[in-house]
Amino acid sequence: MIPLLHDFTNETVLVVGGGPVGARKARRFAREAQVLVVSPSFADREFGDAELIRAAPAPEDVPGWLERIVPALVVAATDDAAINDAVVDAARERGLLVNRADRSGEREVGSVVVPATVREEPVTVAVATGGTAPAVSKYLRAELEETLDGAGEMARVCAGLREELKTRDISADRRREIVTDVVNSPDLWTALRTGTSNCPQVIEDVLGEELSTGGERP
Ligand SMILES: C[C@@]1(CC(=O)O)c2cc3[nH]c(cc4nc(cc5[nH]c(cc(n2)[C@H]1CCC(=O)O)[C@@](C)(CC(=O)O)[C@@H]5CCC(=O)O)C(CC(=O)O)=C4CCC(=O)O)c(CCC(=O)O)c3CC(=O)O
Ligand SMILES: NC(=O)C1=CN([C@@H]2O[C@H](COP(=O)(O)OP(=O)(O)OC[C@H]3O[C@@H](n4cnc5c(N)ncnc54)[C@H](O)[C@@H]3O)[C@@H](O)[C@H]2O)C=CC1
Repeated sequence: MIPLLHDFTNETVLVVGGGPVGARKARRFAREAQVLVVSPSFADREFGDAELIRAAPAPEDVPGWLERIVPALVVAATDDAAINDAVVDAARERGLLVNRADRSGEREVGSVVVPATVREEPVTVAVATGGTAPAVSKYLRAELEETLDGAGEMARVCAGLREELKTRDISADRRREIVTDVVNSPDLWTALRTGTSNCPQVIEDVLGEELSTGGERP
């Protein structure tokens, strides 16, 4: 399986099944997509901004739901394997992405797995075990939360620095060297993590140094 990041802005995600798993998937996708959850009952959980539709489609009704809603992705999260089968088949037929929550191990060809995710905007790390051991994904996600501390700020530093350097008379090679040095500086990571420095300040410092040394490397 190949990990990809998919932008769901202005897209619809249909979640079939309103249990704790359906709620988790709804929350996840509602960060970005318009989410509809179809289920005869809903768990007492947070569903994000998702729209909840009370209905219990039979397997033969599922194609009609996909026809009307035209989602980019469908999540099969019911506790009824026959419904989940119907969701997978109908989505396949229409060429839609489909995530099946009640299967692990051997995956169907073309399936989509939802990874465990750590976010330090704009940095995202996703962990998956090829659909085999979600508890391991969850464990690693918790471990990675610490590692990623400061990564969002570092990404803003590097992006800002790159933009600034592009406006100056500096070669692309030198630009790359400067950004690489910045991202490899343990002191800078510590400063960003502890809040003793911040993005604008670092950019100012690096540019000041660059101008005063005229680009000479120490
Ligand atoms: C294949 C996959 C399909 C999919 O849903 O995309 C799938 C399937 C199944 N999960 C099951 C169980 C659990 N799932 C979790 C948690 C998460 N599950 C997620 C993803 C995935 N789960 C996909 C594979 C991802 C990968 O490749 O690693 C995470 C990462 C993302 C998310 O869902 O948001 C999220 C962690 C979020 C976080 O970081 O916190 C926990 C832990 C807990 O709940 O505490 C348990 C209990 C422990 C255990 O059993 O492992 C069962 C058995 C059900 C049963 O036996 O009844 C099945 C079905 C089966 O195995 O048949
Ligand atoms: N992917 C994951 O992380 C996990 C997956 N699972 C699997 O996912 C399934 C769902 O998990 P839970 O949410 O805990 O189950 P649950 O049994 O609490 O919820 C299932 C939901 O599906 C709804 N439903 C039943 N028939 C329906 C129909 N015809 N149309 C629409 N909705 C219907 C029910 O009303 C209920 O809201 C489980 O059967 C289990 O196999 C379980 C734990 C974690």
